Amino acid sequence: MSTHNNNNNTARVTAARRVAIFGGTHGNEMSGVALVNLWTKNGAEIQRKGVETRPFLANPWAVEKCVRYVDTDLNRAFTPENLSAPGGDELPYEVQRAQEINKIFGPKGSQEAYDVIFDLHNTTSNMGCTLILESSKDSFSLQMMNYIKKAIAPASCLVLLNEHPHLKYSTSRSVARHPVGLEVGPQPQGVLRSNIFQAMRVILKHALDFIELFNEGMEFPSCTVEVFRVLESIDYPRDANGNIIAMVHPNLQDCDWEPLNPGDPMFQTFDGQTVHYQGSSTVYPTFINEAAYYEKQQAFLTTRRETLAANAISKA
Ligand SMILES: CC(=O)N[C@@H](CC(=O)O)C(=O)O
Ligand SMILES: [Zn+2]
Repeated sequence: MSTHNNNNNTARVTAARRVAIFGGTHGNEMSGVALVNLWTKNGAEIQRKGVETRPFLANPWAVEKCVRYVDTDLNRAFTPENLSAPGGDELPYEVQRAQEINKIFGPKGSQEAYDVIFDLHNTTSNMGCTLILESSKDSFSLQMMNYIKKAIAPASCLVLLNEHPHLKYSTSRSVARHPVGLEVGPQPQGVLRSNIFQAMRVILKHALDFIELFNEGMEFPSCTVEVFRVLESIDYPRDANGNIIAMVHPNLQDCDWEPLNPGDPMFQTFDGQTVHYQGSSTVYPTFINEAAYYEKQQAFLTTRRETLAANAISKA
């Protein structure tokens, strides 16, 4: 007879004693900037027993100018090449900043790195609350996300998994042992909306509660988590000069996470023609019409719905 002893599958995970909350990785995404400024003045709300939680403004010059970045996108800058590049003051501002962040919270990939970095972002897309996971093997983050989803129900919080071989990028949070992105929208760049600010604040509360419980020895049994796995980046239709010739179709606009089927309307050209989705199966689009992605040649991302199994975890 095969016995199913869950204890054999329990992952032993070290306590999360050092936690950082990054706002302003992008200087025009205002909820994270406002929350980090608030918590820097008074950290009572983010303190938990047995945890040191550090609020941190990741890109202060971009925040000051209220732009996404000054020289280059900080949330793409944490590559091994950048982190070891000589050049000091000559380097692009965000590369210098990535090196500083890596010194304070890393080094990336080492045992001395921070346990968790929450990286707070806003999107102009109608994505609601979205947690961004960087590895399907990260049981600790998966368990945290499962806890958050249950804690905020019936409100919803979806999980975007990006471990795509080409579309994954080197984020600020990737310095930590457990990187957790939090993307909340819709909110225009440079604007604060109270509902979006509040939604982000509530997610952080539950995330920190989870860490406290875990550190105190609570065991979390194996579970499953629904995630949306990044599949493909879809660009706007363009002319020979690279100029956009169509917009997101009204049927798709604001319909993040809703199924997009082969043949469904996707873009509308300026002269009123419809461009249809040509994929071979149903996908779940997200980051639809995100303002910051025009420069990245991305109108939206497609994802596939998956159910991931998370190991039981307990404190090592
Ligand atoms: C709109 C935006 O900035 N989104 C983030 C997503 C992430 O943090 O992974 C980015 O592109 O860096
Ligand atoms: Zn961002």
